[in-house]
Amino acid sequence: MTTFDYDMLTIGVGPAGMAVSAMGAAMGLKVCAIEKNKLGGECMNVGCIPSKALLRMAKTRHAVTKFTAMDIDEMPLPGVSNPFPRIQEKLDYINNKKYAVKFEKVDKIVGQGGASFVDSHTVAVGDRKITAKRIFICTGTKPALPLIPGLDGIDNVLTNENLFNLEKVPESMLIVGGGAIGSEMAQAFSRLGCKTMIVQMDPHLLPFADNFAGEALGEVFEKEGIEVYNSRMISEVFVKEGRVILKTKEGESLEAERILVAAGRTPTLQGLKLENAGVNYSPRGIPVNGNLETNIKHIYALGDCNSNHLFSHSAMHQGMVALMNIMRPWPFKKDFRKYVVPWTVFTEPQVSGVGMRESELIASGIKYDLFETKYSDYGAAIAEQVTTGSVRVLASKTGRIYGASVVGEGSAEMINEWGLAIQKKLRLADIMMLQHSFPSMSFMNKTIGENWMMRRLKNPWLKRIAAALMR
Ligand SMILES: Cc1cc2nc3c(=O)[nH]c(=O)nc-3n(C[C@H](O)[C@H](O)[C@H](O)COP(=O)(O)OP(=O)(O)OC[C@H]3O[C@@H](n4cnc5c(N)ncnc54)[C@H](O)[C@@H]3O)c2cc1C
Ligand SMILES: NC(=O)c1ccc[n+]([C@@H]2O[C@H](COP(=O)([O-])OP(=O)(O)OC[C@H]3O[C@@H](n4cnc5c(N)ncnc54)[C@H](O)[C@@H]3O)[C@@H](O)[C@H]2O)c1
Repeated sequence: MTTFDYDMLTIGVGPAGMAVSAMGAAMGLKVCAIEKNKLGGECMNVGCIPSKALLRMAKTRHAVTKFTAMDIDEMPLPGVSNPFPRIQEKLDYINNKKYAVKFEKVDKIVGQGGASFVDSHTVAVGDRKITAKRIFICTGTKPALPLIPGLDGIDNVLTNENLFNLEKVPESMLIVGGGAIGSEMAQAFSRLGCKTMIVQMDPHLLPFADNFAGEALGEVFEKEGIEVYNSRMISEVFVKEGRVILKTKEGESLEAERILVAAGRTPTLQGLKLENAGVNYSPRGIPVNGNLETNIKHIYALGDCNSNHLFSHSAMHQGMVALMNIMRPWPFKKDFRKYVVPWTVFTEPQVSGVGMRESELIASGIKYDLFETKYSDYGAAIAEQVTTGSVRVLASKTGRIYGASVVGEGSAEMINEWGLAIQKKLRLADIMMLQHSFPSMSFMNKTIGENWMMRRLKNPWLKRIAAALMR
């Protein structure tokens, strides 16, 4: 029998690599994890965590603008010093004090260069060669730089990779892209005193969300002074007298101190020498089956590098599903694509979604009813002065839930209930019959269930039966 150095080896230690190697080690397997940069990957070092830290700082400063409406004495907007060293301090603390402990049982090779395949069971890093029975590719993505004339001639273009190491908040910033990164960072920087302008080719912010959600966020941005240029073709960018100039085919000429590109992602596959292992790939990533196996059965591709859903929670979930499927006999294996993927963009208001969008239902010819409840109609939201947004659910007449979007305070928490409902095939009646703690924002989820019931009761037959029973 062939023997290997390790039971499993992970290339890349972001959320996918962390989940699969920590779980593998906890199960008693001998695990090696290779990371060319820092433990935690994009999410921890240049993604979710620093962006949320910055958003929280920005939200705290912005809260001052709401004082008078809350009958708290008016206060001038506080100045902003350099927020980035504190963010880096927190990241170091989490990496050294929290993650290092989590991975005690994993043999880690960090910061010694990128790993590459020698053959399908052997990986090289530095001058070492390591063999493993199973190999998990978890190499994530990097920012895609669109083919905009002049962009490659600008020296200090910002992306998420250098954004959280700035020496100061710029006075102004152009942002190419109105997706998740562009929107979150536009609001964070704007609230920290930077004039921000988003230019994107899509017709509304957050193009992956239901139209109404992106449009609602656009209205909030407009009120906060963030300029949004939708449906634009950028014709060129260049630097003149130290300022970045961006021109659009539609005729705008915009200028700022810095430019941030947040225009999608490209899988990180270069240097892996996938050919040596016979693993198929394309510029879109590494294709996988429902068990997250590549075309080479003992090599897996997890997280962003397979381009299925670019979220940390998906990456971690895929790590868990891949390991569980290895242990499960065939009839009990679970296809990772069957799990629903709730998501949230952490602007204020938060924008969240799960399941099918309205445009997808229309394209698939599925008949649906729309149920909506607005924050501005809910007493607790009015009292707490968080009246922007709504809960919208798309469901069949019988209450089968197809999709949900929540724009508003607390939507990141509220959306998980809809995710569970869709995954477990619950109906609106089930949501209605769950007592929701009051006055939580998720109480509005229950209101949607009640709206569905009220609409059902408009059916003349049901109305007559109900009336007869009540008399
Ligand atoms: C600004 C920003 C904000 C975000 N916010 C959120 C959010 O709020 N919520 C959310 O769910 N998602 C968010 N994301 C997305 C999230 O960061 C990714 O979905 C997640 O990090 C993907 O995890 P992963 O493990 O697949 O890859 P990554 O986190 O990208 O990790 C891959 C790792 O592999 C390493 N690597 C690559 N090649 C090699 C090699 N050859 N050898 C060794 N190591 C290698 C890399 O150095 C990296 O550390 C955000 C992303 C950005 C950019
Ligand atoms: N809160 C979260 O969950 C969160 C936060 C940030 C990032 N992410 C993940 O990171 C991924 C990447 O985010 P992103 O914001 O870079 O991409 P995105 O796919 O969300 O949005 C891309 C944006 O770039 C624009 N664009 C592309 N090419 C352009 C061009 N040539 N000119 C003008 N505009 C152009 C598009 O119109 C769109 O607005 C997302 O898929 C998301 O899953 C998640």
